[in-house]
Amino acid sequence: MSKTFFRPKVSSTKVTNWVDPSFDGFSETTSISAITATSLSVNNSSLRRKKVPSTLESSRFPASKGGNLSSSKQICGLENSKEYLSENEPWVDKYKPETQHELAVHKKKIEEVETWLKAEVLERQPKQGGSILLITGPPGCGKTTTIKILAKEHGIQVQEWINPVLPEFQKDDFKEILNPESSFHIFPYQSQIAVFKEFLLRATKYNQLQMLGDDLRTDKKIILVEDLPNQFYRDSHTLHEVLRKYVQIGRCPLIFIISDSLSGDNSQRLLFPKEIQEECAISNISFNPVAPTIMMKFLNRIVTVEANKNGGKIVPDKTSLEFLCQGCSGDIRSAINSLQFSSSTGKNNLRPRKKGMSSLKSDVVLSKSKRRQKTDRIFENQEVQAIGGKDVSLFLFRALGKILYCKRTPVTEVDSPRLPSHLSEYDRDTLLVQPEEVVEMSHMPGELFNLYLHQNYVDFFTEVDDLVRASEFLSFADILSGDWNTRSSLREYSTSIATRGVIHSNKSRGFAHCQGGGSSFRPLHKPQWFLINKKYRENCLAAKALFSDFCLPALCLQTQLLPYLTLLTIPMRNQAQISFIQDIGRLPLKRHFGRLKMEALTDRENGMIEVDSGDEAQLTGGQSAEEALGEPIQSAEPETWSLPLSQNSGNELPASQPQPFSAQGDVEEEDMIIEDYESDGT
Ligand SMILES: Nc1ncnc2c1ncn2[C@@H]1O[C@H](COP(=O)(O)OP(=O)(O)OP(=O)(O)O)[C@@H](O)[C@H]1O
Repeated sequence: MSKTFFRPKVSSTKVTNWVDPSFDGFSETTSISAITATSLSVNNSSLRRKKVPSTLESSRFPASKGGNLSSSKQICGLENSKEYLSENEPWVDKYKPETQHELAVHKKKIEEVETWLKAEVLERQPKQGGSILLITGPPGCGKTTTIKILAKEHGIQVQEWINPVLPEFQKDDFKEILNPESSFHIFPYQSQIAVFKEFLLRATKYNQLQMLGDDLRTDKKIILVEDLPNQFYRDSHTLHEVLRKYVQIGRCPLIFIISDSLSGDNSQRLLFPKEIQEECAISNISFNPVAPTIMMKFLNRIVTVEANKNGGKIVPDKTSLEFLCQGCSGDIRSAINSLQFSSSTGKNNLRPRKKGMSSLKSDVVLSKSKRRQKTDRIFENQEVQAIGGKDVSLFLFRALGKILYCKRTPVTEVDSPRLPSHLSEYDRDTLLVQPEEVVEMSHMPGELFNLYLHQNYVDFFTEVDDLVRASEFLSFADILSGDWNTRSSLREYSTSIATRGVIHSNKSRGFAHCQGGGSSFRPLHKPQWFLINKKYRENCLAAKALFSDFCLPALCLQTQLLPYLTLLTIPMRNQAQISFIQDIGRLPLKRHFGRLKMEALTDRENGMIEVDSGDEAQLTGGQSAEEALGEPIQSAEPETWSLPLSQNSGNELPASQPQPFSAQGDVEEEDMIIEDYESDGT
């Protein structure tokens, strides 16, 4: 691709071409140079993309005052540039779908979106408020394309928000603003959020400008927001306010498209938490990555067309395409780009190479017998795509499933000899996955992954002896990551021991042939460790603050002194002490005490650590130095302490944490009475 291709596409001449020229005679000479970047935010980006040729044309051949010669040159240049473009046009644009049948998206998803559009746009009641749809899914799975195509098919206008590039504030601007003689007293800058709000207001009130190729016979329209102002990521409450207001005053449906991220920043949860979704009745449609079979179909189509066109030019073979489909994580945009790139280099270099191997060697490996190829596929995760291979990522839900269901493939004597008979109890079929890679692909710290494993492994065992062995492995893993001195170097071993330990202990899943019966779906849950650890830390601080007179470390207070005081029914000084001692100073034998409602882990969630809760510090060994040494911390006055979590109503827990069943209720039922008495001031 030449440099011209990447030239900035926003030019004044180009802007004039977006709009249907009302005065044809003036169109060549008139240039709207005053159109600001802000006004670019209200337009149709697909049209903008379509107009790339005109950008190039106009930048190469500036409009002259209409001589014949120059205009014929212009036409000639136009054709050249068209040819140039069709050759170099990105294939994602060249082969972009035009109808819903050409979409590489599952039919059900298309139907879901279509049903929503019908209900909220086409059959919309006049006084219906602003309805909101949130579309989520991995990048490049066709979310935007689906909306645009369906909108086109149903004659719905799409008014799209694009983050404006606001002009920079210059030093001299202050002088202008502060100058009393200046007629321009209004502060000329607006925050992105203000511009966004204004856009929403205008877009919902007025029809859009007619662009070239637009059919404005319809007054049905949607507002599409894919690119939210950055400020909302820092302050999501502002967005929530905007949403609340929009639901009341909006006159047309508003669609947000948010791409899933596997790197841990969960924008969807931050920007559209469940409470807001419920409050504003936001519908949510979640797209899946493009399935390899569907992807393969579309890539094949492109390859066939390109091969016919270029007759003889090297095109990737079937195996290379399969690798490409595997390596692009369901991102059709990335797959098509990789295909184009590999074809343009003239080499068939889509094939993967093994980590640490030359691609030559990997080709040799791949060309071996069919059986060998099958085994290679088993370890597909170890391979790296030569071109365009994305980081293969797994959602936590799937990563845990891979460990807990631990699929295997039968091993024959030829592949690997069986263990001798005295070791036969350790004999297993070959695993389909490498546990360490699964953890790596989940983009989670090993310790956090271990926590999720610990929470969920029990349901996958059928023999209690196996369970005992698995829990021993988890304990070993815990010890390895427990000591801050050696943690960093032993972290990876800890994950290996936990994952492989759980897998190996489970004899009922040790062979490919005996996995069928136990592989029915089991829900997965989030670890309760965070809640329990949080409660423990709060209890430590509260104990130290409430019973500072005893000058004992928190552990000693909670495990020795307070249970002792409870038994003695010693009179306490104040209500806080009484409540605290009631809560932690005894182990009630009530049936449901302390059982926590478990929160299900959904298939699109990342393992999140509550940043402000200090869980991260705790997870990484986070006892403070004072706590570790058993020094009492006099960090707060008893009065300023709120009661520990177990004594609060469960409502104050973050939504992502399990909620305790009414522990308080149990406390109230308890027949123990601790007397209160007036302090004599000591
Ligand atoms: N059959 C197809 N189905 C869907 N998209 C296709 C197809 N063929 C080519 N494409 C191209 O793939 C790209 C898909 O990108 P799209 O913007 O729709 O994805 P997205 O899910 O919205 O991702 P992102 O959130 O990263 O923008 C588009 O450029 C589209 O033209």
